[in-house]
Amino acid sequence: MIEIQDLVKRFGSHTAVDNVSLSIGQGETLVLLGTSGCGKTTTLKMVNRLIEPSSGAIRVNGVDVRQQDGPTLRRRIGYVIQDGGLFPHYTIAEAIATVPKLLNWESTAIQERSRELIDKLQLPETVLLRYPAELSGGQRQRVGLARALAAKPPVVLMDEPFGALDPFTRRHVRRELFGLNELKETTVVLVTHDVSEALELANRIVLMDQGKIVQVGTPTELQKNPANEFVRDFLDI
Ligand SMILES: Nc1ncnc2c1ncn2[C@@H]1O[C@H](COP(=O)(O)OP(=O)(O)OP(=O)(O)O)[C@@H](O)[C@H]1O
Repeated sequence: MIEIQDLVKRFGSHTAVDNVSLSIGQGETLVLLGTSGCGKTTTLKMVNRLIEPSSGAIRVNGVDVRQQDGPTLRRRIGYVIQDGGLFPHYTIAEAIATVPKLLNWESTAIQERSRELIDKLQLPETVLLRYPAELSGGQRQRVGLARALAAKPPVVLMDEPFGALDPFTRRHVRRELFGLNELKETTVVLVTHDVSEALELANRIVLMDQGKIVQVGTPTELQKNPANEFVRDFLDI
C-alpha cells in the first residue's frame, strides 16, 4: 500500500530522517514512535508531500507520490493533527465538506456523508453550524477526524492526533475512533511519543531514534524481543 524506500531528509547539515525504508500494508495501523525530534513528523509529512525528501522514494498504491502535485495527492490522503487542525472561520459543516467539494461531490452527497460521520463519531448534529472555538477539545478532535475521513481516503496520516486532550478524554476518544469500522479498512500512519497509545493502537510499531529506525514489529514482538537497550528503556521493560 505504502512503500517507503531509502528515505532521507536533511535540514542544512542536520539529517532529520536517515535512510528509512518501510512497507505499510492495506488496512494496517502503523505507529511511528520515538523521542521528540527523532524524525517522526518529518517522515509523515513526506508521505503527503508537505515536506519534500532529500532523497529516496515513497509510493502509494504503486505510484510515486512525486508523480502527483501536492494538493491533488492530499485530497486522497487524510491528515489529522493535534487539536483537529480546523480553520477558525469555517463552520464544522464547511470543514468536513472541504475535500468532497474539491472533488466535486454533489451537495446532497456531501450533506449525507457529513451527517453519517457526525453520527458515527457521536457528535450532536447541532455542531455542524458551529465554529471550532465553540467546541470542546474532544469534539474538535472528532471533527478533525471526520474532515480527514470525509472523502473516504484509502490512507490517513495522523500526527499526535490526541496530543491536546487530557488523559481521560484521550483514551475515550481514541477507543471510539479506532472502533469505527471505517477506520479498520483504512491504512493509518500515526505519529506519537506515547508508548501506551502505540501499544494499544498499532498493528506494527516503528521505533525511531535520531532519524533512524531502531526496531519495527508488532507491540508483542517489541515487548518480548526488544532489539537493544534503547528499545527496552523506551518501552520501560
Ligand atoms: N523545517 C525544519 N528546518 C530545520 N530543522 C527541522 C525542520 N523541521 C524539523 N527539523 C528538525 O528535524 C528533526 C526532526 O523533527 P521532527 O519534527 O520530524 O521530529 P519528531 O520526531 O516529530 O518530534 P516531535 O515529537 O517533537 O514532534 C528535529 O531535530 C527538528 O528540529
